[in-house]
Amino acid sequence: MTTDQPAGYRDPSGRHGGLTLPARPEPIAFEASATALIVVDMQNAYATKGGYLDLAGFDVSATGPVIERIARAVAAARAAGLLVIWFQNGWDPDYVEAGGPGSPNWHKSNALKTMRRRPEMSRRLLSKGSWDYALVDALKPEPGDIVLPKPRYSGFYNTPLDSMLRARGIRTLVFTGIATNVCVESTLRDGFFLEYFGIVLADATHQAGPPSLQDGALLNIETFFGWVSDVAAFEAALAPDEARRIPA
Ligand SMILES: NC(=O)N/C=C\C(=O)O
Repeated sequence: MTTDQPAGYRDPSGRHGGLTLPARPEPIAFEASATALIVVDMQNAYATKGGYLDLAGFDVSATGPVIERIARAVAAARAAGLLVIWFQNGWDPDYVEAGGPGSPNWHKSNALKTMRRRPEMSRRLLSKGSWDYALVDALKPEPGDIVLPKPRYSGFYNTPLDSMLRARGIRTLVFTGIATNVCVESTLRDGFFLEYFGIVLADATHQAGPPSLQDGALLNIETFFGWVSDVAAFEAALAPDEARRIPA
């Protein structure tokens, strides 16, 4: 369900835009030209059997439908002229960018821990240029999209994301990708502190860990940091006027 508003419309809560996306905890207005679709870390590491998460013991068996729904969200975004930004998480093959024992990342990253446990995996997990680091075959950036490497969970940390968004007048970030409870939530939270409106398309995301982490992350986001919607609602909100018109 979609509602058109006059151009430049600001709803009473100050949210921006002439399009309305049904969402929890309430519908959110957005402007296509001021919105970016963010695809978080859809790399073999996170979405393919044999990748880092799988090797570290996380269940990636349900990522196939998530990939398909991300492809739909990307197609809808491109058709409506939204900026599409792809993140790739990882480091140089010597893991200098990962930080050494002086970094909490060295202690908490399950990829680094897996490689310390299994030295034969070294230089293979999340290292730039590796199969693990590559985006899954089914999702391909196109000219006009932005592809950004990131060295930590948040896409705002040590990347040019904020300046790229500000330069383009982007105010609303629509999130898809893996993992909901780690890099998606971290990036959405940092965006919140920088005054971006964050929306998660829940069925185009997947958690790292048990399903309770997906539920917890989404509930946390809708309660404190942003809005939660889905791909069908996003497609409908962006559909051209004729497609939205109900036949008489
Ligand atoms: N992309 C992510 O959410 N990553 C989660 C865990 C990790 O990178 O170790």
